[in-house]
Amino acid sequence: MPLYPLFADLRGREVLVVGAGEVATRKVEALLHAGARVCVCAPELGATLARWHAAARLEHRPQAFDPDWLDAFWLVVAATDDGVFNARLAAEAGQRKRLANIVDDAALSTFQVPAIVDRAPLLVAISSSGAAPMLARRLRAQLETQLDASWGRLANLFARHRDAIRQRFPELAQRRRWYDAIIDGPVPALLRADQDDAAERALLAALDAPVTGAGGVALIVADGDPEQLTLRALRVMNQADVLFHHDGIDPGLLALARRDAPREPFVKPFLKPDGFLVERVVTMAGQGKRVVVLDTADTDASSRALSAGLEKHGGALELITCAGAARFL
Ligand SMILES: C[C@@]1(CC(=O)O)c2cc3[nH]c(cc4nc(cc5[nH]c(cc(n2)[C@H]1CCC(=O)O)[C@@](C)(CC(=O)O)[C@@H]5CCC(=O)O)C(CC(=O)O)=C4CCC(=O)O)c(CCC(=O)O)c3CC(=O)O
Ligand SMILES: NC(=O)C1=CN([C@@H]2O[C@H](COP(=O)(O)OP(=O)(O)OC[C@H]3O[C@@H](n4cnc5c(N)ncnc54)[C@H](O)[C@@H]3O)[C@@H](O)[C@H]2O)C=CC1
Repeated sequence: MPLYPLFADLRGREVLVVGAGEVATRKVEALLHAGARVCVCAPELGATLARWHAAARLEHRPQAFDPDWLDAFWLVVAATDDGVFNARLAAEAGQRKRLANIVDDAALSTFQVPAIVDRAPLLVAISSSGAAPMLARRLRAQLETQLDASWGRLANLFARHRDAIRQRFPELAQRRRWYDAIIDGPVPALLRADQDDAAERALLAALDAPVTGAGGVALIVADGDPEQLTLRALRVMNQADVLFHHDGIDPGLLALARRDAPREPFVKPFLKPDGFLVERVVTMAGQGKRVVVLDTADTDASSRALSAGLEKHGGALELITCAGAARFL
């Protein structure tokens, strides 16, 4: 079941939860945490929900659910233990084009709730599309241990200086490279060590430093198996401004590259020294772009052609080298 992931801003927005048991309580807790105005419809509230109600954190409607209510809500959660009722609620919500989460039926749900790692403002949401919620939960627990609180502080640091960063690097490609350098540099480690002031100073110093880093070309030799990619190749693929790839490259491998990088397929023999595409690759690199060429195994001719093309530009281009499955010019 393919789902479209989205992050909804529910602050001050009305959400109806029908049912007041254990599962409803979990959903209400997350909704309140997101600032939603929650209304719970159920004959009686469980202990936790009753406490929140007493603290005026939610509205309680003990009367029977009325479909006409739906017009006043952005989202609805059917969290009763009555499957027939939940299915009816799904139908009523659908008629009114309200998104509905049906806790006992993924197929009837027009939205599902993911497992969340909350490092606000950074959020990781994990979904198994209803196939195995426990797996989403397990993966969440794993990520909880890997992503410490400094990730959220790094996101806040970037947010605080975002305007200055934009002004300093008006070009998106430049900006992306600068962010990459910061993420790979000392700033995250300083944050992890709770040296937030030093981290901020390091970021500001990097903002003042002269602009470096011309474009570059990376030639990655991949034999079709995404498992063979080196970490270096993966990183470079995710820094690409543009991606030239042999027609025969495994689509699974291409999917690992930066999503926004335009893809340009080619067929052999493409990389002749004076060939049109070599010219394009080299020219783009000369314009400051990071160009990644993904080729299948036999690429001696390709690397010679690219080297020759790059030489013509007086060696002004950054060359990256890497062992293993990735070979960079
Ligand atoms: C479709 C979905 C609808 C929805 O959005 O609610 C749904 C449906 C169902 N869950 C069921 C069971 C359990 N779900 C959990 C836990 C979570 N379930 C969540 C989401 C979702 N659950 C949505 C799909 C999300 C996805 O696939 O990724 C999480 C991620 C988020 C959240 O709810 O906040 C949260 C983990 C939060 C965390 O810990 O991080 C546990 C464990 C526990 O409760 O401790 C169990 C008991 C174990 C078991 O029975 O498997 C059953 C069978 C009920 C039965 O048999 O009676 C159904 C119905 C069905 O599958 O038919
Ligand atoms: N999506 C998820 O993450 C999970 C879903 N489930 C499913 O969620 C459902 C609910 O589970 P629990 O909260 O543990 O059940 P529960 O028995 O604790 O709570 C059920 C609640 O629904 C209310 N209710 C029943 N009929 C109602 C109606 N017509 N109108 C208003 N309220 C009504 C009851 O008063 C009670 O508050 C179960 O069907 C279970 O299979 C279970 C575990 C996880």
